Amino acid sequence: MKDQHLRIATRKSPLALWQANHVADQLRRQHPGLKVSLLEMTTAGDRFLDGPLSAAGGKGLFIKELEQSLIDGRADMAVHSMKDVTIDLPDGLAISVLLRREDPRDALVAPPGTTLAGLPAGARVGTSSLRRQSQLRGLRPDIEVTDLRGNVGTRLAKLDRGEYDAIMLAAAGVKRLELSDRVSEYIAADTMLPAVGQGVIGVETRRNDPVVTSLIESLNDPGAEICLAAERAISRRLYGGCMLPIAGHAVLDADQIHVQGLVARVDGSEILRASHSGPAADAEPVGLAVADDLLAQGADRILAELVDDVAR
Ligand SMILES: NCc1[nH]cc(CCC(=O)O)c1CC(=O)O
Repeated sequence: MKDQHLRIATRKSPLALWQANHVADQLRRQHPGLKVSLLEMTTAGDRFLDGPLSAAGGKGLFIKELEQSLIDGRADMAVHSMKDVTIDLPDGLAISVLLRREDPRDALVAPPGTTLAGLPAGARVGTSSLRRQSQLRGLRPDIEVTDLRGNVGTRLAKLDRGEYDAIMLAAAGVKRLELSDRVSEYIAADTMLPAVGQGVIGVETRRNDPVVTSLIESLNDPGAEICLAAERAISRRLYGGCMLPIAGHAVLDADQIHVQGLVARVDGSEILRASHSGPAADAEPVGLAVADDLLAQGADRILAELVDDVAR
């Protein structure tokens, strides 16, 4: 381990830095003497922080530059929120490690005592995620759901300035940044189905780099790996990332996996749901069954309309 140096590519947002440092700390603990440093980068997603993210176009907005640094050899691994990771990766790269999942739920961030059910009609709720927007509108057609971009700190500042009555954030990010005291309600996953990969940190590496792979493989969580195989199978079949109103969530119960999926119209007027269970060893086929069920209900029509809207 002597004189070995691992470089971790990361975005500069406080949440991204927390995640990269979390991986770095675990690596240093497991490999005393190993030198680990961060390569902090700006991605296209960080540069388009105004305006709706869906208009910035393209998938992988938050990861492409990090991946390029792996391809160029400027970094040895890139740490991502799996929610932001595309299904197809550049040739030669792989997600080689998934960390144990943090809370996968969405959280309502608002003054204490505020609940989704208790918000008054007309309340303004901010979120830029089409997945959250569509489900919110389905649950509460009488509230006003509006766009909200920026990193977690920026979004909280907009709430505090009174631009919104409540905002929605991933519980995982809020907890990692020790902001749980801002959460007024954790929304059950059955009520607001989380994004594929939400709450899971993934480490991307070069496939032909056995030294790096062997240094990090002990961080892998087999449970997260099984759940993400099922969830990402849904995205793969529906061609959707976290930019589309698609949700997918898997939970393990002993040797069984339960997988739920959802595709919705952004206005909440139509919400398709599917759920299937099976042996954990069949995680991927169970996820595909969920996607096929959604397609049979018309998911492709909803998603095609949306892609037309964005292109227009
Ligand atoms: N799209 C941004 C993003 N990507 C991952 C997380 C949260 C952390 C996670 O899901 O692991 C967030 C912020 C949010 O949705 O509030």
